[in-house]
Amino acid sequence: MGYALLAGWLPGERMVKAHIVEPVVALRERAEAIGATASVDISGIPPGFDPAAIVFAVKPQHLCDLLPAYLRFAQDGAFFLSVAAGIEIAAMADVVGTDVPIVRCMPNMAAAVGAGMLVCCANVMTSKQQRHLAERLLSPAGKVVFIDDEALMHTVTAVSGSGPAYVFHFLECLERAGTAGGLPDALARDLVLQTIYGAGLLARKSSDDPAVLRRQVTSPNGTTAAALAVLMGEGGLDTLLARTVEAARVRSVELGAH
Ligand SMILES: NC(=O)C1=CN([C@@H]2O[C@H](COP(=O)(O)OP(=O)(O)OC[C@H]3O[C@@H](n4cnc5c(N)ncnc54)[C@H](O)[C@@H]3O)[C@@H](O)[C@H]2O)C=CC1
Ligand SMILES: O=C(O)[C@@H]1CCC=N1
Repeated sequence: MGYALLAGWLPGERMVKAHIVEPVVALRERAEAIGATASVDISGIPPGFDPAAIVFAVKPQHLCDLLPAYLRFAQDGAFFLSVAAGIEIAAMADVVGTDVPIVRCMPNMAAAVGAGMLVCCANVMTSKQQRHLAERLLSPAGKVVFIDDEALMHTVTAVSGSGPAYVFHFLECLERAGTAGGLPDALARDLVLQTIYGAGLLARKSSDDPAVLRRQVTSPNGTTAAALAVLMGEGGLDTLLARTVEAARVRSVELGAH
């Protein structure tokens, strides 16, 4: 996720000066190849480097152990921006103090192609300028929104954070169903990718509710009606997705509790 964000900052006119701390050599080289400087740990940050933001894109389990080492940058005016699932602003503030400006963001994997959904919460210490900078840093990765109620971040994570994986799985299943129906593999892949891309784009651009669009596809007594009788039947996708999102939400709460 860190690389997806970085890739949006470095090329072209938006270019910012970024230093990456990353223990894995191949990943440092990947960051350097697009114009960042990189080091294996915090001691490699160039002297005099004066960041406006410190972005944390480590596993949630590692985040709080890592924060204190970066506190000196916050004392010099930087704000912290975390994309770690589940970890609340209060948990970060417990480690570094309540006077540190912190933005918590939940991006998703589509950030890698600039089409992510990035939902942010900021604490009261975050200035208007820092919120704007967070928005500027995140917007190359997709659509950025700020919400006030941090408690919603668990459900946000379960819907848009993990959501791309649900869509990828839907894609896998539809492709498998297509090949089971006799389509060659490559054709099944093409059909499914273009259908999901096209339907997503149409739903995004249309002012109609998705239910209206669904009804427009569904001819009376036609093929879609036969299909939806299964998909929307008892124990169908609605029930399954409610359980799916709830499982992710509960796990997000658990991640935050450690
Ligand atoms: N993958 C996804 O779709 C999403 C991930 N996230 C969040 O993004 C964060 C990162 O997730 P991924 O990118 O999937 O994991 P990842 O494992 O690919 O990335 C974590 C990176 O942190 C590096 N790292 C480990 N210790 C470090 C240290 N002490 N200092 C600096 N870097 C260190 C690792 O080498 C690794 O490259 C997680 O907190 C996750 O909850 C949030 C939304 C979506
Ligand atoms: O699976 C995870 O925990 C992270 C957060 C949302 C997407 N990936």
